[in-house]
Amino acid sequence: MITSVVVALLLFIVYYIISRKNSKYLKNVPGPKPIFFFGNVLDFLVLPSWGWIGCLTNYMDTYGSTIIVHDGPLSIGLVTREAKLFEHILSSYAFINKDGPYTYLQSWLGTGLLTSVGTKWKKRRRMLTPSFHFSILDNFVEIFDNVSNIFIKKLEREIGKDSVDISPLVSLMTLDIICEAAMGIKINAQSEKNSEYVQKVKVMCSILTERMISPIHPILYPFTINYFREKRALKVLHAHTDKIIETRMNEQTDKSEDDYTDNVGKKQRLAFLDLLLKSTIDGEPLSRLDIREEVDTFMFEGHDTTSSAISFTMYALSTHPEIQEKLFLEQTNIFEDLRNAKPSIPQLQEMKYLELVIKEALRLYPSVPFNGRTLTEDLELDGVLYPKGLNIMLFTFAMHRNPEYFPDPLEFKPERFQDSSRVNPYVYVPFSAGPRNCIGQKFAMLELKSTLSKVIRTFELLPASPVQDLQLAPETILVSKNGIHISLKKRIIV
Ligand code: HEM
Repeated sequence: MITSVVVALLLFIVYYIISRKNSKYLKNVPGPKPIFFFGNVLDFLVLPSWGWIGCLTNYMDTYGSTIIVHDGPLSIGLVTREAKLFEHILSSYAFINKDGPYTYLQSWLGTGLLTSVGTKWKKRRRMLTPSFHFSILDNFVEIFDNVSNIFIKKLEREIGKDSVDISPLVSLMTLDIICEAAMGIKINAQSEKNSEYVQKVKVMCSILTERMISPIHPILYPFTINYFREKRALKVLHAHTDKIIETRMNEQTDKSEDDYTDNVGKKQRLAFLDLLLKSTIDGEPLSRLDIREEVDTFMFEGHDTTSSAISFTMYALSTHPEIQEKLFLEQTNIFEDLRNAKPSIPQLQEMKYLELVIKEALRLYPSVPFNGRTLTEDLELDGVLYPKGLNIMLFTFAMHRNPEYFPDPLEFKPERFQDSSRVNPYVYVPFSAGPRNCIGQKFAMLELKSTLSKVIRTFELLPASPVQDLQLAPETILVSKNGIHISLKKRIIV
């Protein structure tokens, strides 16, 4: 009893101090009125996750484009859809730190590129940047092609149905792609339903999502069932990556540079893992743990993001037959054999209209709907002092639908990206911007173009019957809680 009273008193004192500090600094920033202790959390708790975007958008329409939300008894966050704040934060090396939900990723990804901060992040970023050069990405186009052939076969089985949820099929395809690109091995997620590794990747992603939207304070996490599920999943995931690293290390010590050329003089494909094994930081090779952090980071960051982008692009196309026809025409201008073509990098770069379509899909449905930052120093902007330690949510989803920046924001118009000089790089931010932007964006664009090119050459995409209204939810990535349904018709090629 006495302990409970002491704990409650301590909590109250901390609450009081934090509230005083926040009200001193942020008193001029508007936002919904918090309820004692619960802040604004109750507004979210009564809603399913697909109601949250609407709730935040309502707040912003009511109070302003930059607002304070009390997301718990002791914590507040700034949420913004204002270009000025986006630019100020994303362009600066002073504001590259992340906290909050990013810490949930560390049990799996350690402090790899996505989650690291300070000097470690800078050194890793410098080391990894060359791995995403076009000359290296050439290694991966064959993977995109081979893996998407299986995907197409799976879709062919769905032809003629009124409604198909494409998101699980796309997700298995992108998992196959990233696994082969990152680790150099095939996990056959699309064909082997019972792969333990695939199942555990899915378990981890769902636990991360649940933690992000859970009202339970992180301190209490070790007392939840998910904590134990996570432990079991991580055992499998880490053992899998460790084993592959070990095998690749042993193979590499037996190989010379020439061994990477096969007997017809063609260079063998290198995975990101092979590049990491050859990399050094300050003249020292990376440890196994360092390598595992980065391989696991690519696995996490490189599969759900591309899956969301491909699925939403297909959905948007299903309701825009005229845009599909323009896309198909572009394909006929690039390829003679539309059925069997294997796109090369130059051919993928020729797909200019497809690029506009993908950009527009990523505007309306950004795979990463929020970008988080934690201020490591005070920031003063337009007379407001944002204090050190403040968590800031750059609300990309709302920014991309702000009519001030994108007229008729709900219309799907790829042509708005025709003149790239008119697009502000801090307003259109699907891959974030500035020093901490997405390192994998060129890889992602090539993957999206390669797979979507094949889809367009094989099918006509139609709306599902009945037509589906998406239930968009900002989980670790943007998802639709009721799936992403379309209908498929075989494309007649004359
Ligand atoms: C359509 C696909 C993709 C989208 C929309 C996307 C978007 C993003 C965004 C918005 C960020 C910043 C996240 C933040 O600061 O919280 C990011 C970071 C990152 N992305 Fe991507 N991404 C995509 C695909 C990929 C792929 C395929 C890879 C790897 C092969 C990748 C690797 C990374 C990494 C490692 C980071 C952390 C970079 C750093 O902090 O320096 N991403 N991505």
